[in-house]
Amino acid sequence: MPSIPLVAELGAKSDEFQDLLNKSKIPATVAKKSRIIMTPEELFSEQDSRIFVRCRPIIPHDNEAMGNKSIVQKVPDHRDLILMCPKVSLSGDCSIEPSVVSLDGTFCGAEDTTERVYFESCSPLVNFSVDGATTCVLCYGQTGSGKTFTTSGIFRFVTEDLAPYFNTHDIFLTVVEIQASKNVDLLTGNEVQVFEDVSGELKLQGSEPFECSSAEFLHAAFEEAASLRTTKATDRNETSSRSHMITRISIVSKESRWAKPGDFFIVDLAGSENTADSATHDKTRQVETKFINTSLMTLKDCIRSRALAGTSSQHLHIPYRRSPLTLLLRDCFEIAVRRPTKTVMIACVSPLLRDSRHTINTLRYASLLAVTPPAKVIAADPDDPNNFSREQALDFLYDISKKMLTDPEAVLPEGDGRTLVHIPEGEFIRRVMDTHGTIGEKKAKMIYTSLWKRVVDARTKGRKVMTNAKKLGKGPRCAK
Ligand SMILES: Nc1ncnc2c1ncn2[C@@H]1O[C@H](COP(=O)(O)OP(=O)(O)OP(=O)(O)O)[C@@H](O)[C@H]1O
Repeated sequence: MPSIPLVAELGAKSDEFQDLLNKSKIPATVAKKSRIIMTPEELFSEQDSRIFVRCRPIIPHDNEAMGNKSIVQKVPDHRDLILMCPKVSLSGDCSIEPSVVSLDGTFCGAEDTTERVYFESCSPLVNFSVDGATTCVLCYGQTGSGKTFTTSGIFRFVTEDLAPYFNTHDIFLTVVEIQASKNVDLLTGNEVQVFEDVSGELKLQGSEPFECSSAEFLHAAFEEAASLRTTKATDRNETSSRSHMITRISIVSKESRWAKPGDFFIVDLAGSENTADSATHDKTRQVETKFINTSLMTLKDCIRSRALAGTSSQHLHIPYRRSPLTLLLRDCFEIAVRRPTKTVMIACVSPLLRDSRHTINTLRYASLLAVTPPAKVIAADPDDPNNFSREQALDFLYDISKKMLTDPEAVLPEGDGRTLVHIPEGEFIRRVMDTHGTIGEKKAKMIYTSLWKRVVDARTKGRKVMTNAKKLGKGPRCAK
């Protein structure tokens, strides 16, 4: 990644640089280095993560001449970005040096609409999620660079593509805002705690997934939630989002109701601001900025460790438990996951010369994802009660009760192993005692303990399998 002049130099020579930039052309030798765009089908055939850049057009709020050229350019129908980088020589001469930044796709200006961004970067993710994968679109970038504009547009196209599935699938929406002080479910207003339960399942306590009966309903619910998000004016954006917004669409097949749902995450990250941007903010705002930058740093650490873990034989810790943001997205960072994962990072950047530093930092951050190898899918453990079919779960109950539970369906009236594991202890004991007169509280508790022993054993075994997969640095390729 090229280095660029200091902020003071950029400011002092801004007119000279802009003049040079407006006159500059992409040299044929540089243009030749940019590779042809990939088709949506090619995107995820060999890699699970893809990285794109979207450079917004100049907008009136920028107070810039609308005809000014952008520092981010591309060769039409080519994927790599051409960065028109400002340079100052030791003798003080200014120049614009074009360089190629390797990416999976570049979108520039008003001509590259959100529809195009969606189609060329993340449209295949919808079908992956319908088939049970975890997919994620993350928008990262400087405040005012177009993250909210892009995520809300993408959400609209995802909803349209999901429309045919409302007959065959139950579709749920969860929208969580992660703020400095708390996490809030934007659909219910409840405070949300994010944690992993003893079985290793991710929990969003306080959050209520919202069942949506149609694409229109899904879109309206998202719009309503997004309108409640915390925004404040910053120097760079009148309505800057001062929180991360994680939208999860869970897609559950109606035919196999108890199969694990597919999840489509759309993440609008809070805008990164540097110290200069927030210098005029009050103390609360500075705390907020610190929180945002720290959580973005954790996200960066997770992305970096994930990339390194995939290419080295060393065991690397991926610190996703350090922040609710990364904990919620943990499947995207695990080197070995239980179901296929696909991630798209859209780095949003500004076209302005004065934002060159931010733009380079955003590109550096985003390019960490570019080396990510495919995650390895760990086959579901057949001994883990979480993975039992309904029949297996009923037989299991009968066995662990030493054949005392003659009517296991009374304890598990519907659902499979996963449902069984998630019956709270008090409820489990009540169901056993109410339906089996011969079983007292002590015995009912023993049955519950036996059930959980199997869950904990499976979890310990699962951890060992994951650690070995990471150590080996090889394993089965992602199926989808
Ligand atoms: N591709 C685009 N085309 C036209 N206008 C855009 C585009 N991208 C962003 N904008 C405009 O730029 C402004 C800032 O965009 P947006 O609020 O999406 O930025 P952001 O990155 O989410 O900022 P923050 O991090 O501060 O929330 C908005 O007025 C938005 O309409």
